[in-house]
Amino acid sequence: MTTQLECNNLGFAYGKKPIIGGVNLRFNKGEFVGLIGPNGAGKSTLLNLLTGLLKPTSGHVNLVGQPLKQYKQRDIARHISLVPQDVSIDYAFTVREIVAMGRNPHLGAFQPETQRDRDLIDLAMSKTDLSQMTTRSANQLSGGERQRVFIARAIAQEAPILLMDEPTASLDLCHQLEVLSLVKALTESGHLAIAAIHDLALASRFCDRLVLLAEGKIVSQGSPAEVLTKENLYRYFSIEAEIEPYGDDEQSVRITAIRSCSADKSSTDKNSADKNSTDKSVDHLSTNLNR
Ligand SMILES: Nc1ncnc2c1ncn2[C@@H]1O[C@H](COP(=O)(O)OP(=O)(O)OP(=O)(O)O)[C@@H](O)[C@H]1O
Repeated sequence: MTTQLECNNLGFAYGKKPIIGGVNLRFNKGEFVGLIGPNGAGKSTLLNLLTGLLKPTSGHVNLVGQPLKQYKQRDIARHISLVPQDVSIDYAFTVREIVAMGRNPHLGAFQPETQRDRDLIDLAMSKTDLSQMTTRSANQLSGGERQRVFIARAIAQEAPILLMDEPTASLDLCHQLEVLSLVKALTESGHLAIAAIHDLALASRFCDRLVLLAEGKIVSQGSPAEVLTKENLYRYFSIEAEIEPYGDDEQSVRITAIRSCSADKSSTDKNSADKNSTDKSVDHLSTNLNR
């Protein structure tokens, strides 16, 4: 297995607020890895650290064996393409113009597109079902259509590592399946894909490995069946769920959410907070009695 991206003892804080702590991960060629975890767990922050958009406050990231901080931004873009969570567009670029930006890391300043660039742009648009809207202004598209434009840009970029932050969040079911099948096919041809993903059913179906983050730490990782256990779903996602094996490989699971347990958990937390404060009062009392 060839490691393409790794992080060692990675930590990050916004000001004094720690967000990511002590994260050690290796990502290999040909893998499709899902980053899962509740809101605010640190998934986007981790993706931004892996692309060099954020600088770690401790530890480091290696890209194909070299520290990421030694790369120029343009060289990183030849290795890594990012589909961001926010796909809003301020300027009225056409769909084709945005997809063509994927070729920028490969072109010199003012160098015109070659026939190969044009073919790659056309192919990326056709794979993402955008061929009928190449001249449309991207800021007039729906959220899901815009998300596909950014996925097409990443494909045109031809980088061997694809990082995606919620790539299917605004897509209808048909396009969710199409986009994830496309990413899966890319990994089968040797790409590494890492996606932050909220939909656990899709993560289970498409990813080879899941990394579960909570409060900026890895709390579980392995095959979908190893990570998506009833206990983890209760503890980290506050849901009671039924889990059944899915598919032939016994690595995927089907999840049926039964109910939200956040109310139970907050009353458990409150009880333990009450118990703590009772314990503290008892400690306080016994300390006073022992004086
Ligand atoms: N610019 C910022 N300044 C301060 N805190 C931030 C900033 N951006 C994010 N955070 C905090 O960092 C934590 C992790 O955020 P992050 O966006 O990485 O989580 P996430 O797992 O991607 O969440 P979600 O699933 O909701 O997208 C959160 O507590 C968030 O409030």
